[in-house]
Amino acid sequence: MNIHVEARNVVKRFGPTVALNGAKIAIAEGETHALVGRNGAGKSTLVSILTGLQRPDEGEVLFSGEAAPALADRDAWRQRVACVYQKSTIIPALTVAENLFLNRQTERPGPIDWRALRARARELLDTYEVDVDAHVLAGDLSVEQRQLVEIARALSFGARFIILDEPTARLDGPAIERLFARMRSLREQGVTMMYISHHLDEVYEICQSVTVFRDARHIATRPVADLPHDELVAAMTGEATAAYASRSRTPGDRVVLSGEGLSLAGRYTDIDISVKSGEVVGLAGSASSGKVGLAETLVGLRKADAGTVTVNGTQVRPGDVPAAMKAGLGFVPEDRHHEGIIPLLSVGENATFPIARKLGRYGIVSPTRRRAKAEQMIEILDIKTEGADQPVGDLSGGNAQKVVFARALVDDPTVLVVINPTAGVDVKAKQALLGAVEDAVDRGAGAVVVSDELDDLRICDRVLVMFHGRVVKDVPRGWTDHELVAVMEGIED
Ligand SMILES: Nc1ncnc2c1ncn2[C@@H]1O[C@H](COP(=O)(O)OP(=O)(O)OP(=O)(O)O)[C@@H](O)[C@H]1O
Repeated sequence: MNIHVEARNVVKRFGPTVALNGAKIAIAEGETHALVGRNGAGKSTLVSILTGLQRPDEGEVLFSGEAAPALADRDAWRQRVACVYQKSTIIPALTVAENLFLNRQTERPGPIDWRALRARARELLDTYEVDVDAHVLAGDLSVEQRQLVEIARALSFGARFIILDEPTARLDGPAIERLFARMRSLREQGVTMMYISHHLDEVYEICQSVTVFRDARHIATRPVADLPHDELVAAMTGEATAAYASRSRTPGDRVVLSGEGLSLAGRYTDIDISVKSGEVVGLAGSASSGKVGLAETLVGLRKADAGTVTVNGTQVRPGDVPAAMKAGLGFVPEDRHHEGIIPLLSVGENATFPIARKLGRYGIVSPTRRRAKAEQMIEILDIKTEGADQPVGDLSGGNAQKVVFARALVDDPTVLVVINPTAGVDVKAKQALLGAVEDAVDRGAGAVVVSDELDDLRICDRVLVMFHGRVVKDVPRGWTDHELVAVMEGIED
């Protein structure tokens, strides 16, 4: 068995944090190898080292037995390895063709020949069977199309090793299946892949081997067939972890959130929704169902063309997030990079943002009280950080998501709207976050959970399934995966 990619005894420190502590990985040629571990275990740090973006403090990286290129030699790195990140590296304001040939627009020095560039882009997309128009702006692509363009771009540099870092976090079920079909075909062509995901079922479906990191160290590497699910979770967490048991409850009578007659062109039509105190309502459906657009309207991130939203008895001005928050709303947006956290501000500042007004008299925030509240949230949600003063930008992806969650919960909201709340979050942390939603609901809040994950929807008292912008079914608790997926895909009458 030839080892295609290897990292040996890697140490990487960030100030007082040891992100990798003698970690290692060895990936055989042509295999799809999973890297799993809890949030903050060091996975992304290893990716940055394997792609030549960061230099390890100690240890070495080898490609097919040869030492990795110098950090400055970007072209040499690009020929060896490429990474499809959860967050796009594609530039939205450029066309697909421009993105594909960024920094290599011409083969010879001189002005750019745009026609030739577009022709080369079309050829490249055809070669890798990517059904995307080279002329369109990359910003107009779906997440799925964007990933395909990134994979094509990676292969076009000659890389035979691709890292996929949580690629399914923002894809719906059918898109995930299409990605897997493509990964299988790349594997048949001999491409080696490293696959990072918090969805362990995907690891079993698409990977042949798995490496587990815990607390910056290598814990195990095994063929997936030899490592049962519970042992894998135990290797990640260091202990046996039972599946999450959702709680039963009886919703109250008071409606805390309602949307009436809501329509938004191209998104959803004529929606009525009402959530009671002590109730969790799920919103499910494929990417084109309109569920995220509807939730964004409920929290004020979008304005509906028609209809009203009432939060805790107050009819909220459309598209006014602060007004909705003032009325008692807490929310977790779909994209934490856009509407969520401010990376340069500290964990404490981000987490306590909604109560900044309330914490101090006359609008002045008392740092002591803010810190106390932040520390409480760090504790409850088990956020892995050096402390409340650390910038959120330094946290691992899953821990940053927990900060967004903290911000949603910190002001004891009467209404909680969470969109894909557990995206990028590890198995155990997922349980903590779902538990935090149930705690808020037990205290009398009403919640809306919008998710592509059936596990998130299991805490719901009922799930509204949307299809092409309409609610097609109100499914009470007790559904099976198969039943819910059938309604979501519109194959149930
Ligand atoms: N630039 C940085 N500055 C300070 N600390 C950092 C930096 N980058 C990473 N870290 C720390 O290194 C540790 C490992 O983070 P890393 O992002 O590699 O984890 P991960 O396994 O990818 O987690 P996740 O599953 O949440 O994405 C974390 O404690 C993180 O806070």
